[in-house]
Amino acid sequence: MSMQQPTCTTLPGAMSLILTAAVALAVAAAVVRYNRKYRGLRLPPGPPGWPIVGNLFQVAFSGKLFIHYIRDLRREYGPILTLRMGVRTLVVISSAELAHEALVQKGQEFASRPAENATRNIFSSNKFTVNSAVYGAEWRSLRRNMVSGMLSTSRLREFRPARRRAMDRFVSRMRAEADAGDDSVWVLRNARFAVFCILLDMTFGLLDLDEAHILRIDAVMKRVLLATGVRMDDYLPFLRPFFRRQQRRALDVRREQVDTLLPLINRRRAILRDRDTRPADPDVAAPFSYLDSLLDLRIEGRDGVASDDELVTLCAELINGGTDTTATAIEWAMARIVDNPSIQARLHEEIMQQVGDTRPVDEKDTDGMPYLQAFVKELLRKHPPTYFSLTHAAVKPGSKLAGYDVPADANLDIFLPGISEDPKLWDRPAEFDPDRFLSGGETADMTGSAGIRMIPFGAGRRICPGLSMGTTHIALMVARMLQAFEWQAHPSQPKLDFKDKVEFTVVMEQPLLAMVTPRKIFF
Ligand code: HEM
Repeated sequence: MSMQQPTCTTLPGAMSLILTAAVALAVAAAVVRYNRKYRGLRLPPGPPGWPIVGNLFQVAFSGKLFIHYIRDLRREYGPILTLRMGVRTLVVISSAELAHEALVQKGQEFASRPAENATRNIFSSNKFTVNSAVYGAEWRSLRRNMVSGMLSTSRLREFRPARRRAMDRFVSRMRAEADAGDDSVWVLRNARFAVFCILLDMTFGLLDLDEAHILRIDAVMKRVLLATGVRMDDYLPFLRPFFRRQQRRALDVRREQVDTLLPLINRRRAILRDRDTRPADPDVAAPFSYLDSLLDLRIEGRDGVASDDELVTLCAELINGGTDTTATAIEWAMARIVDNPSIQARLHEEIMQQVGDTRPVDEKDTDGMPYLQAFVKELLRKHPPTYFSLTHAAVKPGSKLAGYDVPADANLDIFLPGISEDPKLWDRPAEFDPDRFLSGGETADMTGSAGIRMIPFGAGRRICPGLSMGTTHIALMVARMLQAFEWQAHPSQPKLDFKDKVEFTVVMEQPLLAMVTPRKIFF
C-alpha cells in the first residue's frame, strides 16, 4: 500500500547498436510527448529535473527513503509539490487543507486510480479489485459488496469466533517462543501470523487449515508483494526489455498464487454445494465467508460472474489489505509499551478493572476501555502504517488543487504524516502521548468527516473500508498481549530506536525483539 523507491537492475553487458538507437529514438519521442502534454499547464512547484528522467535519479540516488525524501522536499516546496519520475508525474500533497480539498470538497474529481504497469495488472486482474479499480460502476459494485458482505459492523461481529481462535493461538505461540528461547519474542512476525489467520478464516471460511499450510499460503502472498514492487521501467518504459526476467518471474508467482488459492476456493464451493444435503461441520467450515459473497456477485456493467482467476485476485485483496497494515501497527504499539512502563501499567490496570484475569479480553470489552482507545488513536497518529494513502488520480482532465493544474494522468499522493505531525494542528506533535485524546484534550475523527487532523485510513470516497476491522484488531491484540504478559526491553535493544523503514508498510528499522514474563491468568 505504500510508495516504494525505484531500484536499478543490472543491464546485460553487450548491447547492440540497434537497441541503443531505438532507446535514443524512444527518448527523443518521450521529450516531445512530455512537452506537448503539459504545455500551458501550471503544475505545483518542485525540484528542477533532467530531460526524460525528470527527478527520478535524484530520488533513486538520494540515499534516503522516499518517505524521508518527501519530508525534506516539503520543507523546501511546501504542502503541494510536483516530482517528475520519468513518464510519471507525481503531485504530492501534505496538509489538512489540501487533503480536504482533494478528498472531500473535490472528492469525486480525485476518486480514481492511475494506470498501472503490466505486472500489477496481472495481479489485479486488470484493475478488478476495490483498491485498484478506476472510479465508476465496477468499483462501486465491488466496494459495496466488500463493505456489506464483509466489513459492516454486523458481519464483523459474526467473525468473533475466528478472532477468538486466532488470539488464543497467538498467545500460545508467543508463550512457546518465549519458553523455547530466553523469554524473548519477535513481535511483528507473531502479530502478522495472527492477523493473517483471521483474514484467511474470513475470506475462505475454512477452519481446519493447519499451521504449515497457512505458512505456505503466507509465503506465496509475500512473494506476490515482492513481485509487484516499484521498478525502474515503471517510470522509463523504454527500459522494459531489460526487465523481461522480472516479468517472467512475476508470471510464475501469479501462477503460484492461483495454484495456492484456487484449491481453497474449490473446497469452499464444494462445502456450499453439499450444505443442503449434509450440514457442514462447524469445526471445518464457517457459516459465512467473503468468498461466498463473490461467487454469484453481479457487477454493474458486466456480464456473468467473476472468473476463477478474478476470485483469486479478490480474495487475495482482502487478505493483503488487512495483514501488513495491522501487524505493523502492533509492532509500533508494543515498542511504545516496552519503552514506557507507565503506559503499560495504565493499560494493564484498565484491563484488570474491565475484565480481570479469569477470562480472556473480548473485543466487546475494548470499547469500554478509554485509555486503550486513546492509545490506539495516538498509535495511528504517530505511526500510520502507510505514510502515503493509495495513489489517487483525477477522473478527467482539467482538475485543480490549490489553484495548480493536476493532469489526469498524474499520480496524486497524500503524505499522511504531513497532517498528523503538523504543529499547527497538534500540541507537541513529536511526542507520543495517548492522554492528548482523553477528556477535554484533543479530538480526532479518523474518518476525516468532521474535519481532517489525522487520516491513517485516508478519507472520502476511497477511505479504507477496513477501518473498523483494523482498529478492532489492534485494540484486541494489544489487550490480549498485555493481559497475558508483562513486557520489557530486550538486553540487545535496551534503548529502543524509533527509526522507520519501508517494507510494504512502514515498519521499525530494527525489528522489535521484546522480553515477556507470563502473568498469572486463570483461563
Ligand atoms: C490499521 C489497519 C489499516 C490501515 C492503516 C489502512 C490504511 C488504508 C489506506 C491509507 C487506504 C487508502 C485510502 C485512499 O485511497 O485514500 C486504504 C485503502 C483500502 N484498504 Fe485499508 N487499512 C487498514 C486495514 C485494512 C483492512 C483490515 C482491510 C480489509 C480487510 C483493508 C482494505 C482496504 C481496501 C480494499 C482499500 C481500497 C479502498 C478503495 O480504493 O476504495 N484495509 N487502507
